[in-house]
Amino acid sequence: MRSFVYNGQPGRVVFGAGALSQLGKEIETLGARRALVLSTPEQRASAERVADMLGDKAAGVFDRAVMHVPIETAREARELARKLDADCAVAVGGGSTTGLGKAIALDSGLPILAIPTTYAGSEMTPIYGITEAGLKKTGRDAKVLPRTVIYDPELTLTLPVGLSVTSGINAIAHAAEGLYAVDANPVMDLMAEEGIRALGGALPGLRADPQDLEARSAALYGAWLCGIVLGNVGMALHHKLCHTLGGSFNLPHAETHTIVLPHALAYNAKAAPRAMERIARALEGRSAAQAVYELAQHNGAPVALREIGMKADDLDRACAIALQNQYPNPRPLEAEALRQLLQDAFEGRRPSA
Ligand SMILES: NC(=O)C1=CN([C@@H]2O[C@H](COP(=O)(O)OP(=O)(O)OC[C@H]3O[C@@H](n4cnc5c(N)ncnc54)[C@H](O)[C@@H]3O)[C@@H](O)[C@H]2O)C=CC1
Ligand SMILES: O=C(O)/C=C\C(=O)CC(=O)O
Repeated sequence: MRSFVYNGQPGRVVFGAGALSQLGKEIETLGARRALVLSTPEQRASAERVADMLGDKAAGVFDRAVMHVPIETAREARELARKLDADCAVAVGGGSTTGLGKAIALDSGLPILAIPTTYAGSEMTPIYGITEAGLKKTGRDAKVLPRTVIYDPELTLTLPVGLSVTSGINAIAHAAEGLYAVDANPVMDLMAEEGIRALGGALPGLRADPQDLEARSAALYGAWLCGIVLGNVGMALHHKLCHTLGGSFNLPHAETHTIVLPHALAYNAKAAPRAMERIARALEGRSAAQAVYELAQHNGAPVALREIGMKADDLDRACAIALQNQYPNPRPLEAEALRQLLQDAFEGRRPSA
């Protein structure tokens, strides 16, 4: 048996179709009096529904969450929470909304009750990200880990199919890199493989029928497990590349993960054979890289960075940024091979086995 350190994260999870009905009880369990409800502008109706359910425990709604948490938005939301004397933030939405809740918690220590509606996994992590002057800074702080998470697959029925597939592969990326993380451990390995299996099985089903509650439940279950992995062990080359492409070239988060993952896995394949075996087994494919590529391609997701706005002229600069402040990775970062990886991802080439 290998040696390892396992550091579990606290948190309460309520999972199941219709679980949102437990909100009142969960707010009481949290001991909150006045909750500020957060959402994106697009999910204002969901936030209002949640505020109605909270009744006199709703302090107000802030509906301006956007991707990557601009510091100005974080300041506005923090100020509103103070003004309304909120003692809790309820985040209903994807990673952007949970991220805004984390920015409030980082400043004030307010507990977060998260109600995730995508598969990004932020609700399971103590990782926060805030963007200031065009630079996204991330960090870890136990204060920002949501205290309670309500996973209700019914809330994901409206998630557009395209985003469902790419968000699901974003979750798979957390688990895949968790399997070869520098601080990997056997408990996370089990969750990672099971999370990948659940998502790999669910995505074709929910693409065929976005209202299929069984498939939606399986996808959210997989996302939960993959989020736990992200929150517990360190990420590697794939996440570094996606942070570079999202942060410096403004590429969309879930789509970027979807396109880059097969190429990052191909890059690391020889250096992490046992992780690759587990990913391939979970996806019932011959190789991890090809199985992820096919999962994306067969389910209508983009496979080329040029399809989502990347410019060929920026590939050299992306490569140079990705080589700075490297994350630990099973295979050392070699400039020429990394540049080739980016070219392959740019063109959407099928990775080698
Ligand atoms: N700190 C962490 O641990 C993590 C942070 N993130 C961050 O989260 C952000 C990306 O989050 P995502 O969830 O990918 O996207 P998102 O939260 O930006 O959502 C994308 C769009 O989909 C809409 N949407 C979400 N759920 C919906 C639903 N059920 N029905 C209809 N529309 C829905 C949103 O309102 C938004 O317009 C990035 O900024 C990323 O860095 C992502 C993963 C982990
Ligand atoms: O950038 C952040 O906000 C923190 C982590 C992630 O986005 C994880 C990811 O790259 O999916």
